[in-house]
Amino acid sequence: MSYKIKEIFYTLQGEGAHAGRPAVFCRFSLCNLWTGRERDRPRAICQFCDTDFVGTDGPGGGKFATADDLADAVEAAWPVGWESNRMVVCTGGEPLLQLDEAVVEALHRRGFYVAVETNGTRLPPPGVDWLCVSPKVGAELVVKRGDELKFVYPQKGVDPASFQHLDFGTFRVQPMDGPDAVANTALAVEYCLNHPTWQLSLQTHKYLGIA
Ligand SMILES: C[S@@+](CC[C@H](N)C(=O)[O-])C[C@H]1O[C@@H](n2cnc3c(N)ncnc32)[C@H](O)[C@@H]1O
Ligand SMILES: Nc1nc2[nH]cc(C(=O)O)c2c(=O)[nH]1
Ligand code: SF4
Ligand SMILES: [Mg+2]
Repeated sequence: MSYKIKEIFYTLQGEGAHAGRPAVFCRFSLCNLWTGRERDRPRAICQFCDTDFVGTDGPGGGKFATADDLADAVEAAWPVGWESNRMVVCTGGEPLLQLDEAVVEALHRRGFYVAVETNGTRLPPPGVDWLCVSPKVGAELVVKRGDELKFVYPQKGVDPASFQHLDFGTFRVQPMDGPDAVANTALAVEYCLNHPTWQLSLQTHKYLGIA
């Protein structure tokens, strides 16, 4: 088995509690809620995805035979000479279809704080340092604890408050990007003002025009 990676790139974490922090993004190919093909989007469980995660052809992408090979590629994207504050965000696609304990350990050996962005339908391997779960309406949520719950808002028929009882350190709503992004942002602001246990997560990289 090899790890299929769409792209590896260095940027600022744009979203959530770590927004603004430099990080290497490791985008895993494949998702269990959408094939990634536009013609399949209307039939997908998750129809609002803003990401191309198909294949292994992005910058720094490829098939990595071992956990150490993948961790070496992540390390190579971190600026030379900076040993501290290393952070990697494992995302996708759905990273938990492929991310295993061997990769987490290989990243730790290279000094990385390992963050994961997941749809919450697969349990994470041990050792993940920051788990951000973004539940999708129509997909069973199996991950009921973590560091951050980030709900893309609005999603039909589901009040974010229905997740409030779960064991997460922080709860955020993130406006759904797409044709209704402006209206969705206003709705998300209103939601936070009316439910003060919720914070706003903006996709700041999109405002900044960075990756
Ligand atoms: C592309 S997903 C990859 C990780 C994982 N599959 C997931 O859904 O959490 C990364 C983050 O982007 C969010 N996202 C995807 N499409 C979005 C959109 N149209 N507007 C706002 N956030 C979006 C997801 O909910 C998730 O928090
Ligand atoms: N800058 C930046 N921050 C991000 N946070 C989560 C992202 C993702 O696609 O998972 C993402 C992304 O694609 N770019
Ligand atoms: S679960 Fe994540 S990667 Fe998969 S289609 Fe939805 S937003 Fe995109
Ligand atoms: Mg993204």
